[in-house]
Parts: sequence; structure tokens; C-alpha cells
Amino acid sequence: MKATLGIIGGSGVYDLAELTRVRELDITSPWGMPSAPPKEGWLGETRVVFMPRHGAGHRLSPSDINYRANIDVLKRAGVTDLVSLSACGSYREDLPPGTFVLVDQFMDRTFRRETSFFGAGCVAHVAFSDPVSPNLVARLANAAVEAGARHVVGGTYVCMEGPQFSTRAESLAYKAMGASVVGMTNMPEAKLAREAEIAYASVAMVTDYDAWRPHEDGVGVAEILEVMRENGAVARRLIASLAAAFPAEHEPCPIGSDRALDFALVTAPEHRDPALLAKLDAVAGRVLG
Ligand SMILES: CSC[C@H]1O[C@H](OP(=O)(O)O)[C@H](O)[C@@H]1O
Ligand SMILES: Nc1ncnc2[nH]cnc12
Repeated sequence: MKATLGIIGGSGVYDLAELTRVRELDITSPWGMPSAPPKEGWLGETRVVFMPRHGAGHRLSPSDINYRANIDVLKRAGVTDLVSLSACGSYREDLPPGTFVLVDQFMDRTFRRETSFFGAGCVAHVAFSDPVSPNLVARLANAAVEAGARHVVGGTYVCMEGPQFSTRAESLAYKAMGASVVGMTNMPEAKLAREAEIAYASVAMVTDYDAWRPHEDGVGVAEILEVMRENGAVARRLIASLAAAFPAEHEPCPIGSDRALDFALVTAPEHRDPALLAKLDAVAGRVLG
């Protein structure tokens, strides 16, 4: 299978100026409107499909993003490997603003989002103990070195609903729970990518220390925007390095992200809802035939 690298740009990353031969893809989704039409382009020999998570001009708040439509459209566009770029707050002194955390775990504290493509009429339970693709993380780590990005491999991203930032009590609680960073968008995005059999990894780019530190003002968006601009420039270099060394053929994921549906469907074929099956044509087409 040919590899296509998907990039979801978060706060501060609304396009990838380095893409060549760019064209907007006209893809509709049975799951509704994606944040923006996906853009196809090339970085060297690597086909890239880019989507700004919050839409043009940062129109959508984290709770209003149609994560299902975004992932479905990226699947239809042929994305095999997906990298999320996200701003985040830090819970560790050793992860100061400017650090890129290649997260390997998530905690989901969201409560106002559609979290699955599956449900009544076609129930599926995908494995999610290891939510990111180790291959992609290894490639991102190499790219981070080349791009001169301060980075760490591994970390736990807690996803809060937002859009307000955490209270100090919440911030201290997430830190005590073992979270490394906090953001508002990687859930359910990572879950949906797994259901769609797309290998996923997230670059969590620290912009602030959230609200847990004593004697410090809480987090404010003005400071975040400033750091975000600097992080965004480094992120673009990182993606260019990642693409430069990206394989032409999709590498099978060692933890099976790209075959997540092999044993996941539990609804008996005769009890499946044809209307839902029709909507699953892209996401689950490989196993539904
Ligand atoms: C503008 S700061 C808060 C905002 O930034 C992060 O978004 P993204 O993950 O898309 O970079 C965070 O999750 C909030 O949505
Ligand atoms: N402190 C924070 N909390 C939640 N999302 C964020 N995005 C950037 N900084 C954040």
C-alpha cells in the first residue's frame, strides 16, 4: 500500500506553506462537515494531506470540531499515517515551553464529543492500550533531532473538554494522576484514527505550565499564542524532515494500528444496520468488504 502522510495542524498551524503541487480535495463525508477541505500536496516524494483542525481562521472550538468527519475524510484521501500537531500545557518542570512531547499515552476527560464511528447496528471494540504508532514516533524523534527541536519521547496527554483552561485544583489533580501534558483535542481524534486503521502519533508542543505551579499567574492565551508561533516554525521544519525520510510504501504498524478492525466487530452480520454499514464504507471498508 502506498504511504500517504496526513498532518492535522492544531492551534497556530493552519497551513503547510512548504507543500508543493497543492490542491484542495473535494471529498464529502457521511459523518458531516470536516473542519476544512483537506489539501493534498507533496514534500519531496511524499504525498501529504493536510487538515487544519480548528478550520480556516481557527473557527472551531475543541468541542465543536467534527472529529469523525475529519478522520473519515483523511481516510478517504488515502492517509495511512497521521501526525497530529497540538499545543499543550505542561505538568513537569523538565518539559518547559518549547518542548515537543512525542506522547505515548492519553487520558480522556472529554464528555461532549462523539467518540466512535461504531454503535447501534455495528458495535466494535478496538484495542487501544498502545494508542500511538511506534514507527511514527521513531520517525518523528529522528525528524526532531534533524529539525533541532527540543523533544522528549514518551509522555501522557490528558485531554480536557475546555474551552476554559483548568482550575488550579484540576491542574494539580491531572499532574497527580501522572499526566505530562494537557490539551483539548487529541481525544477522540486518536481513538477515531485507530478505528479507521490509520497509524497515529501526536506531537504535543508545550506552550505553558498550565495552572499547577505555585505563585504563578494562571495560564493565559496571550502568552500561549506567542510561544505557539515559535513552536509552529519548528513544527514545520520537523514535518519537512519527517517527510524527507518517509517511506513510499506504508510500513506495517508493529502494534497493528493499521489492522485494528481484524477482530473488533462484534455485531453478528445478520444484525448489522445497513445504513450504518454504508457510512462505514471508508473507515471499515477493508473488513466489511
Ligand atoms: C489556543 S490555546 C488552546 C487550544 O490549543 C490547543 O489546540 P490544538 O490541540 O488544536 O493545538 C488546545 O487543545 C486548545 O484547543
Ligand atoms: N494549559 C493548557 N490547557 C489546555 N490546553 C492547552 N493548550 C495549550 N495550553 C493548554
